[in-house]
Amino acid sequence: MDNEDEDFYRKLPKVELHAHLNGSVSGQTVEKLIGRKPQLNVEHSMTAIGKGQRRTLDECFQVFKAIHQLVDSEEDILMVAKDVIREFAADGVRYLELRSTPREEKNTGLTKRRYIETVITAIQQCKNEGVDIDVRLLVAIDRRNGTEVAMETVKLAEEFLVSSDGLVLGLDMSGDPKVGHAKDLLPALQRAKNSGLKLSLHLSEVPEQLEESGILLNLPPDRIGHGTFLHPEVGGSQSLVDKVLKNNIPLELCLTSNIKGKTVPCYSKHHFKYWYQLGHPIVICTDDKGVFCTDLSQEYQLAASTFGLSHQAVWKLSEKAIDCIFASETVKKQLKQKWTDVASGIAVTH
Ligand SMILES: CC(C)=CCNc1ncnc2c1ncn2[C@@H]1O[C@H](COP(=O)(O)O)[C@@H](O)[C@H]1O
Repeated sequence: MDNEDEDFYRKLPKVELHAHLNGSVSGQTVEKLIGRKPQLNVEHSMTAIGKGQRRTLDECFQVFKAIHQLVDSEEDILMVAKDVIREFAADGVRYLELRSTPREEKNTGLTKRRYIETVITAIQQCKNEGVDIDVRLLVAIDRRNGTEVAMETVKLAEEFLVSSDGLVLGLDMSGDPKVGHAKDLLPALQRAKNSGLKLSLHLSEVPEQLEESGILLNLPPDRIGHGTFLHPEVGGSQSLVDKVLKNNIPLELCLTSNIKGKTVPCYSKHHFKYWYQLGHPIVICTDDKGVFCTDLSQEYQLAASTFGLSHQAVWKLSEKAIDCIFASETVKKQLKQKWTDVASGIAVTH
């Protein structure tokens, strides 16, 4: 990327809708965490997948185990969440929906409720410090943990939906796609939907999920994470695609994550192309910017260089992402105004 190009992508106002908190921890923050817990013997190579490296999904999920060991107290979560928010802001992200799985840690006394409260405190502190970014939270269900935990998580999320002054907006379903079946989580997801929580579901991240995706799309979710294997060209089906189109469900697309996790063979084969050509709502996201050593500016630039998008087309893409956020119409309006204000300062006509 030349300097001028880099400047454009950095200044481009961006919306990030698919960022797992503990996957977004940067190298610098990991350094601080390792300093706090040297006895764990965690090394940098265990928390990130560097340039040119690729791992299987199983290996990728091992990385989260190492990070979770490092982040196990309120103090850690507060630091991690504030660092992640500041880094996204420095990358030009103006609206961020973070997602995170509430964890209980017996040895530090951390509870799931305190976990969520601490992330909310981090969001509020960043706001009070004037960090230029609007941050919201999606409470995540790890599919590994089954029916009961999912229901418990939904109940907790419902409480925060009411009490967090609009900061908690919805629910994410994520975790190793090869573990568990989303059928078991349906009652919890249905309940979440009925109580007004927005749903972003990881769907068809691996090829073997045709049946599961069909069931989940009947809910329907408000957004789809990845959706890598939905379309017929990669073993999905037209009926899955039709469900997505009929309900106009936006897709959160994470290019580098899919390449490094080996679910997509190379950037040019990324399903971005399929959905972009259909004119369907898609949002470029990072997934786990720390683990995959990327940022949102870089992801936009990669999509543009791979698929031949002009600056004007990139601008349109980032602006259209505003329509996919879970916050209110008023917030959307404010963001659109922000985009208009920034447009006059950078070389783009639209
Ligand atoms: C391994 C790989 C290729 C990752 C990219 N795709 C992903 N697919 C499903 N769940 C994920 C992914 N990345 C992160 N997560 C979820 O986010 C968690 C980490 O963030 P947190 O603790 O919820 O704050 C992981 O334990 C996992 O449950």
